[in-house]
Amino acid sequence: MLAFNTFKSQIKRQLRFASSTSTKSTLEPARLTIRNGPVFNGLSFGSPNTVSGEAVFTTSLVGYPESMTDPSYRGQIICFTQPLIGNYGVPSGSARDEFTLLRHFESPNIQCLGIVVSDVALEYSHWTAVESLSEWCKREGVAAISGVDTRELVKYLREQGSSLARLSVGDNDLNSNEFYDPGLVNMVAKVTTKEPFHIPVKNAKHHVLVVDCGAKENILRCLVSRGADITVVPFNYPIDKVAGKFDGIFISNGPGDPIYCSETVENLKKVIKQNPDLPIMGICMGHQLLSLAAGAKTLKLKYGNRAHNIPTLDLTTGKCHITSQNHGYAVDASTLPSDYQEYFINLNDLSNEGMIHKEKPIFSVQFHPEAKGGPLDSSFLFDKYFDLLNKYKVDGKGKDLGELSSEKLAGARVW
Ligand SMILES: NC(=O)CC[C@H](N)C(=O)O
Repeated sequence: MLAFNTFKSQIKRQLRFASSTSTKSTLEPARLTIRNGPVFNGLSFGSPNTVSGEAVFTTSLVGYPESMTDPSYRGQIICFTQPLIGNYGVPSGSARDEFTLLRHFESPNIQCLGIVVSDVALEYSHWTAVESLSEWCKREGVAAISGVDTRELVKYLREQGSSLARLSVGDNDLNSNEFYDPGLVNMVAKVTTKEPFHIPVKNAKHHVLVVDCGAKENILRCLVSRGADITVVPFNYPIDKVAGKFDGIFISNGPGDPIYCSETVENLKKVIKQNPDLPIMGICMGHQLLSLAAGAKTLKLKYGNRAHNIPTLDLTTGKCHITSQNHGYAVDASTLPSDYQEYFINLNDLSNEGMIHKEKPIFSVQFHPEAKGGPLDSSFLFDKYFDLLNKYKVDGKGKDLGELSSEKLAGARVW
């Protein structure tokens, strides 16, 4: 009898859940228009404004709060292929950890322009949740459409390549032919920190200079939680003037086409020339910028790699790692100069996933070892970086950091 009652209440709960997750008919009609392509009709569950940007898709099953607050998605409309999105709600965007970093988000606000889902859960259940996905999107002015055949949309994007799109609500936008192309502007300039800041760590063994192209909070956490003080500077900060006073340089992820960050690339060239033993690591945009500084070229992928389960092969060990990814550009491995070697390759499309200097302590990866969300398989790369920091002897250590002295800087990022 007890078992039967439990079964009955489970069924009731599931039925309640199913009816709460299906899209309610009170929602306003919305439309996703692909430039020179199909139009998808659905219902709006976000803000009623019209947005335009690059339509991309991610096949990750979880992690929509992390993806949507990842600055690398700036200028993009994300289509989630996971059919039900929103069922675990949205956690607090202001909760901070012991390092003053955001506990749940990768930046304080939604960075993508809009989202596209098949079925939205208007009700949610999770112990960290403070609001629904719909409430969050409305509060942040982010457009959101549900009821879209996301398989059809992804089939189109895979065949035609990432496309410009417009997401509109009601019929305020029926005749517009305008599309915003984030590939034509310096997106990094929009998300980089405006001022340098310093995150201190108790008994820090190292002091790392982070070049912020739109760094995810968890990348910073991966550095400070391993015992490095970090000083974070804007993407175009003249790092060559101060690099010799730090134990290492780190180049973050970031949105858009790397070719717009020529200032960072030129600064990196000088840093590598002047400090040949300085450990340098880069992630995603950081990998692309370091590769450009090395003399390689980047290219735009047909539709990019956005997922949490992409197999990459470590060419130095022959081991495969499952990785978290979010990028539309890639390094053309055939253009890497002879003092570097390809480090990882993507086992789905064979694109480049990293490079490593043959002698100097420099390496970078296209995927995300900080993995938020995603699997932690490749977090050993941060440990590898710290091994390099341990071996490096800094001549300039303890020297005056000038305007980057910790007492002159904010102790946390001011967004
Ligand atoms: N996550 C990232 O750093 C992305 C890098 C770059 N904006 C790209 O799309 O390739």
